[in-house]
Amino acid sequence: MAATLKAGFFLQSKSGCHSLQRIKPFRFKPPMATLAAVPAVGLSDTFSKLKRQGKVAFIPYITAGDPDLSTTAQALKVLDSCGSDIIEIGVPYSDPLADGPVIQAAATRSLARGTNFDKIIAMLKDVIPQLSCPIALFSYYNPILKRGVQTFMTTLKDVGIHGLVVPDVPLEETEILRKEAVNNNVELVLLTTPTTPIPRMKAIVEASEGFVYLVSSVGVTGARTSVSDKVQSLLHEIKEATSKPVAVGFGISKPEHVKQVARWGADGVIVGSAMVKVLAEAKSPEEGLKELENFTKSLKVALL
Ligand SMILES: O=P(O)(O)OC[C@@H](O)[C@@H](O)c1c[nH]c2ccccc12
Repeated sequence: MAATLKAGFFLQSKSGCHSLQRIKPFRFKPPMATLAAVPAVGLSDTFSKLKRQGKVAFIPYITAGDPDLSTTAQALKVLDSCGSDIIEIGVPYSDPLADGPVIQAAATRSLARGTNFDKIIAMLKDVIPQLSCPIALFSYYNPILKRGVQTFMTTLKDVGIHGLVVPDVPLEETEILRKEAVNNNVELVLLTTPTTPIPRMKAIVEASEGFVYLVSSVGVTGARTSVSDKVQSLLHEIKEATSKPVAVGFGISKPEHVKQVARWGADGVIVGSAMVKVLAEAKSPEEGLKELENFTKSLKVALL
């Protein structure tokens, strides 16, 4: 079952967006590639841009293929048009050790429907040109190894994915991934947790690209009632060690949480399970997309 995310793993995502005033009512019209897209910039550039504007990045996570890949494609467009700064999209995996029940169940449903890496990539190839915010792919290491790190990274580059988060590779074993990521202009985001010793945290932030992912609490992904106070001091420690942007994730599921984490000085907030749940519990994909839109707007407003 879900094991605890240990110190030393890493993760990622990125952005570029619009203000709420510019959010238009969502219509279920599949846009053509021509309709969108100021091409997205990378993760770190997105954070730099937001910093200049005094803004905190909003980074939603969804699992690819739940309820199906065409809804995922629509969801990416909804999230983008509602002002997401970076979108983290998860490759479903059969043994998601760092995930709690909501994301585990989403991955299981997605795999049962036949989602695989090639289909996700084909979907992203079509959708990414229509988005204005950057995409960070989330994948456990096994699917990457299966394809070969080099091939995997080249594929990411070819479809325009800007970042990568791999939660189950300890820092010491990231060398090949990092090398191939750099070769392909993909920013590899590393994670630090509340149990990461300070010297190790320093090594992680040094190696992390795009931003540093601060895991807010020990355990697995999933909504929690509150965000641990400890995040404030962890943010402080990380900020003493680096000038790289820091985004906080794990357990953030409400506008109050988002506001709190921003007040503590985070450069970004990541919301996963709560997003996945909205899509999973809706009566139909259309309703799920509508609710996703409303939920995203409510979180985004909390950051203004
Ligand atoms: O689901 P939460 O608690 O909101 O946490 C973010 C998260 O979903 C996303 O970043 C993520 C999904 N699976 C993970 C596994 C490890 C680290 C991070 C993740």
